[in-house]
Amino acid sequence: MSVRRKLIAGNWKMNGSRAQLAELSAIAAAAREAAGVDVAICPPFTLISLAAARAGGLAIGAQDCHQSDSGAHTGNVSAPMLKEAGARLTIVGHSERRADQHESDALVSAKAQAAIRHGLRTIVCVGESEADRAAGRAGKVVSAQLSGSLPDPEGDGEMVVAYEPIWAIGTGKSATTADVAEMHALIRAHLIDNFGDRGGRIRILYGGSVKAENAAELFAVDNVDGALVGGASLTAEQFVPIIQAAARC
Ligand SMILES: O=C(CO)COP(=O)(O)O
Repeated sequence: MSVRRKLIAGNWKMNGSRAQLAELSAIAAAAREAAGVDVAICPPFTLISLAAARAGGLAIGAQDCHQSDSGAHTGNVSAPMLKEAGARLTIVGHSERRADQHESDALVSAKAQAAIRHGLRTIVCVGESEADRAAGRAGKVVSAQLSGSLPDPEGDGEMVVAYEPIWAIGTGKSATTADVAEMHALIRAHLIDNFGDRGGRIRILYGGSVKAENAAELFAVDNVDGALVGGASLTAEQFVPIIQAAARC
């Protein structure tokens, strides 16, 4: 039994609507039953306060935050704004933002630092592309992302790392347990080297085509402390069995 509680976080990406918030009550009920598991849902910004109002103990989070608290940054949302809306966590550095918004490691680190400073649980994402893996440089790429993207974890908010191989996201092609074990061990070693004992307590999530069918085998892998779930977090029917699999670990 790991010293680290499992964390199951749903990333709705640019999906969801007011109507879809109806899914939250069954997800929250499953979260209350899963005593040893932390459960969160990260809907789009527009739904955060509505989701928080009906979360029933479920943690609601964002998918990004700006590195500044306020200012002339049209279209952006800051960590204090997220908190005021009812968010308790945020994702930063998702590969879709690194690609679509050209986010660098340094920017991701600054965003993570801002979120942690404001007491948000902060999930920092890393992961290699298919070409990186084919060329045998997956470990190198992820190590460089960790070195560049992780902030000083001191602060009121908890830092969490999510390993999401880009080729496994939304493809139905999850990484093998052997690949996950190897990469999570590498990430753990990096965390201990950089943050000492504290690095042993930082949770490492796996993300990329996690579903009811593969959740239990992924959660049994050393240093897999939960999951960041995309498509399968959109409905209670698909998300609840993942929460239940984590509770059985
Ligand atoms: O990107 C992801 C979560 O952040 C994973 O998405 P899928 O679970 O849809 O593959």
